[in-house]
Amino acid sequence: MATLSSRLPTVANGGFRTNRPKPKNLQSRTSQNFKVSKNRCRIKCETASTEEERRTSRNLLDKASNLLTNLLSGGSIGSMPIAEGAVSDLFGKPLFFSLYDWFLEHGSVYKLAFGPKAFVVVSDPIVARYILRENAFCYDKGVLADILEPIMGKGLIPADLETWKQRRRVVAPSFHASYLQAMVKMFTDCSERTISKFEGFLSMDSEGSDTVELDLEAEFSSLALDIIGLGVFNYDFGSITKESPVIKAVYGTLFEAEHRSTFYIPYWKLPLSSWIVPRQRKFRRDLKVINDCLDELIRNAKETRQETDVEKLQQRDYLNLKDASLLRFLVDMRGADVDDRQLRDDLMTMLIAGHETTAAVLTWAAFLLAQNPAKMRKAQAEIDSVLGQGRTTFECLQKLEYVRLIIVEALRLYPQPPLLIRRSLKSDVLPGGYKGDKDGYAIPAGTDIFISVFNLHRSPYFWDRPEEFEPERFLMPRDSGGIEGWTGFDPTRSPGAMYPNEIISDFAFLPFGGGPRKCVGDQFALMESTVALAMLLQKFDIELKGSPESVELVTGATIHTKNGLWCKLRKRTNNH
Ligand code: HEM
Repeated sequence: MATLSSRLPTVANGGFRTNRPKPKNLQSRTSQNFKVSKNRCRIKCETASTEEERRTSRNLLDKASNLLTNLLSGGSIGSMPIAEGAVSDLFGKPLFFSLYDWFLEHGSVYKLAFGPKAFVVVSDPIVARYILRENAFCYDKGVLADILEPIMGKGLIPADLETWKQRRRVVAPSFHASYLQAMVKMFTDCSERTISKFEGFLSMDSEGSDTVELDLEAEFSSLALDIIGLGVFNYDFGSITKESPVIKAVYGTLFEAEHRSTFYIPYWKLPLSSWIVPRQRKFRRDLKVINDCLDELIRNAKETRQETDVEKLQQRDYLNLKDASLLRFLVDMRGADVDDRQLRDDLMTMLIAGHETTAAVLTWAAFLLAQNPAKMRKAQAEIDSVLGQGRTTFECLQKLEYVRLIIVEALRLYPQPPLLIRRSLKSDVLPGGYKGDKDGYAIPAGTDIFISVFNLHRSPYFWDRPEEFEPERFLMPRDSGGIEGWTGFDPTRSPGAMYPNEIISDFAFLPFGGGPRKCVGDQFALMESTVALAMLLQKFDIELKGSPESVELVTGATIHTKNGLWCKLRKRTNNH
């Protein structure tokens, strides 16, 4: 029998499979699952070999937890497989690793018994598409909204559907082409500031090269904070070079958001906790510092408001505006009518959503490149030919195709966030998905769902060599049956085609989510990361300080390192 790999046409160089097996192929596909990819065998075997161990070590806590879960969720959800033994397996490694093992073991839709709660874990593109796009308004952000509401209020991410519908209509038009053009100039200025800082620390090593050793993750975090501050409310944190009470408060708040997202008991909702518990008190103080700062910025923006309509606003000469921020646009568009509280929530949401995600994608791109020097040189050759020693511009981003695809491939391997969280507002029936369970799975109202983007992006059923770093998988001749609809980067003609996205991959690749609640800052983020990476590689080679294995992963809202990404940057001498 032909293996799945040989039956499906794939794009050149081990890329994304464009023709998926249809549900009617279920029988043959299921029987082939085990040999779908030799690469996967290692993981599959690991799962199989630990299976016995896991069974015997399953402890009372797990049994009690599973019993409780099943009771509370009204017995098993139809015929949905259940990942048992969850509680003990979850200790000691990031959640999404366990979810991946269970995906291989139980299939692409399964129920996770997790303490007194049950979660449905989805790793299937059809089911993901259904939840995110086709029936999007039957789901809200569930646990995520519980965690983020005290920080972001009714900002776009945690917002209930009614608020979201109004605010998305207002916020989305602010990411227009002239704004993005001005942002590229700002990304370049901020990246230059970072590069100059690195150059200031250079010293000669024993091989006679100019090098500097630093934690790139921390540096990317500062860079992303400066960029998001300027882009969203024209406030220069200057965190690359200094510390301030506002920066400390922002980091404190981000840290708390992160902590809450790894905690499944909403401790912050306990009565009086924000007055008694020290970390809660600190959080309240930090939030006040940021809110005061935002209120001041909003007040200033309102005082200098110019009344204009949206189209006129979008045609302004953003490149020469002193303040081209989203806040400026939002206030000018709505002026005095805009509710301060809502505006503050929106700004806070974008500050948090746009900071850590971008810092994380740059961190993992650097990590992957440091282990693949040939790919780093390929990117540098592109940068040298496009930029020479010059600065990045909006126009040249189009030509930095390989650098962009490095970012995209880093987002495939390390999606930020690795899980999308939803809760069903009504009872629903999830479609059968590619696995082809004809009737699908009925779920009751209030079901919590994790869409595992990590599993989708590393699925052996949809990617060749899913674990390998291959930006080339997206680089296919446009006329040779590559990804349908992928026309390369042309922001004026087709803004959505800046990167291979969820539409082109039919929800197997979700770097920025999908459906109505897709990331509103996707273009901003991709351009920002491309500029920052291009400018770093223009000047430096990246080497890891230790072995790749010594870089431990941890997750909160995003995937990051446990102790920083310590690298040696070597000044390039061959970049003519
Ligand atoms: C590499 C960087 C980024 C990644 C990977 C990323 C990823 C995502 C994803 C996956 C979602 C969907 C969440 C869900 O469906 O639950 C999302 C939503 C969102 N993102 Fe991003 N994001 C990035 C950068 C940004 C930036 C720079 C901004 C703002 C300037 C931003 C603002 C938002 C907002 C406001 C939402 C909520 C949209 C809504 O519900 O309508 N993101 N992001």
